[in-house]
Amino acid sequence: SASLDDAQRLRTLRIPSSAHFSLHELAFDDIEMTDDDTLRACLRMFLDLDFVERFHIDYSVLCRWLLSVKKNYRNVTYHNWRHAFNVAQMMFAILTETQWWKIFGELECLALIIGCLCHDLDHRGTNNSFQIKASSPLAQLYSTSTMEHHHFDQCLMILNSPGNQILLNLSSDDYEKVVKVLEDAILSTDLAVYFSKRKAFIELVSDERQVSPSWGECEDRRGLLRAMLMTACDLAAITKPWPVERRVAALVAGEFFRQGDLERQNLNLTPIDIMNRDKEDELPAMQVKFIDTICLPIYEAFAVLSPALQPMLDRVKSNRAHWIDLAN
Ligand SMILES: C=CCCOc1ncc(C(=C)O)cc1-c1nc2c(CC)[n+](C3CN(CC)C3)[nH]c2c(=O)[nH]1
Ligand SMILES: [Zn+2]
Repeated sequence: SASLDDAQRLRTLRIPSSAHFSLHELAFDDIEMTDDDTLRACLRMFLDLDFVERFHIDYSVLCRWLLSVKKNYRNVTYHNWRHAFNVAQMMFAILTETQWWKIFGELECLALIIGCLCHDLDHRGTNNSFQIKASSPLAQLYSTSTMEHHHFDQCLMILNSPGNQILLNLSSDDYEKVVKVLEDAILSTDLAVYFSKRKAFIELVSDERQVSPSWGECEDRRGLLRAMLMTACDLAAITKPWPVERRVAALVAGEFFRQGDLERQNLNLTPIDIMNRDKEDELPAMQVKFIDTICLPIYEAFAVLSPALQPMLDRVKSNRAHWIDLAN
């Protein structure tokens, strides 16, 4: 867990407004931000969502918890603290721009924001299939959603570490609820889970066309929407302006190609195309396929549910056009 004087220093910093950090922007870009800025922006999100008051979160414990979460991300090319921070900011922007925070209520919103910040904790820059192929200690612990179970485990470990217990003052009932939503949210970031739930979500969206207040009473619908929200935020770099998407794609490629190298060298296996450095020139075409098969369906559904999210779908389509240009 983070050191006391790091937390002491963070708690004395002034916290600018969400407008100052552009935290409500769907096109948000963290490139100009220092690590201190990202931590202050997280404090701003907790303050603006009224979590500190509502859940009696001790402010220095919140600072220590944020620093511990950030510390438990590794220095890998893509799945690092900045990715987690960007996913949490996207969740904040969507919940507020669509007003869906009213449907979920404070408890589920708290779980979603914590879930985003923690959803890739201790990622090693290799995916589930690598764990299985390498029969890593994690694969021996969890045979399905290997990494996501580990991320959830790490999340709970930090939440229960002395000085980091931001949920300490919740009733045991509320604590149980937050942990259940948290587990579901983090496990939902496994694309396999997304594929298993997507059909039901698209059917629900075509029937309902919008998130009506009645969803506040329907646990199943809220659970499905939370799961899809996690994926939409996890992949949200694809919805950003082209300069951002292009920069992120280079980071993802760097991490994928390193896994491909490990598979070749250590496991004597031929990596899948997106992780195969020898197929780097096919990257644009692979991105188009990724957008068509994985991204468009979910952002189309979200644009139907809320007009506020239409700009995300528009940018996925314009990024697709850029990748098509690069593919020819
Ligand atoms: C092509 C590789 C480098 C660039 O790749 C990217 N760059 C950026 C983003 C983004 C979200 O902005 C996303 C990607 C990106 N991500 C991909 C993922 C994980 C979500 N998968 C899985 C593996 N499974 C297929 C077996 C589906 N295929 C991807 C792909 O082709 N591209
Ligand atoms: Zn992620």
